[in-house]
Amino acid sequence: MNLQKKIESHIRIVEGFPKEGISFKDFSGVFQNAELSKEIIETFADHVRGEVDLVCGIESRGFIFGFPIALALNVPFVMVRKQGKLPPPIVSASYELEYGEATLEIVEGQIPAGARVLIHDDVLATGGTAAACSELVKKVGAIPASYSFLVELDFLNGRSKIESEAEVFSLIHYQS
Ligand SMILES: O=P(O)(O)OC[C@H]1O[C@H](OP(=O)(O)OP(=O)(O)O)[C@H](O)[C@@H]1O
Ligand SMILES: Nc1ncnc2[nH]cnc12
Repeated sequence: MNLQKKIESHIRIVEGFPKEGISFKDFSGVFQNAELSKEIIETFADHVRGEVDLVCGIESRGFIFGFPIALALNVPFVMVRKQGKLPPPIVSASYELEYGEATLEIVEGQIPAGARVLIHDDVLATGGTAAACSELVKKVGAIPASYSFLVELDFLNGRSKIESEAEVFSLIHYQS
């Protein structure tokens, strides 16, 4: 079985969660399989090896693979957190979700100017979260060099918000 098929076999689709009209892709089953999780981390890391200086992982599910990808690449990891979780001084950007609205923050000084950054998250949906993270990276003078996601919801066209500036790599795609 190829990697995509193995991942898909660990994803549970729950219609109507967390609210009507949302088709929720629950990939928590992936973490139950250590071998599969390691293969995913290596695949993400191999894809950008030598091309990024730092990994940003977006709270909270973007931390799960984001930090091990950074370790596999031997580069620093930066937590991109929801509003109010990080003490000042911080840098922030606001955005809209598939189901809500929020603000992302990083600790000032953790992303050096000029750094080539991998922005990693679990899901690319409308692209608002990834675009806000890209704003943060640019605000501090760094470069959004690449994006990676476990799951991309193609029908929400989030890719169009970010792909003009860097490559977008997603392991699994859904059409609905
Ligand atoms: O492309 P977008 O429409 O912006 O949506 C994608 C974001 O939505 C989810 O975050 P959520 O706020 O549910 O956070 P969680 O990771 O803490 O569950 C997901 O983890 C992505 O970060
Ligand atoms: N449809 C979805 N399934 C799982 N996680 C998500 N994050 C944003 N949209 C999602």
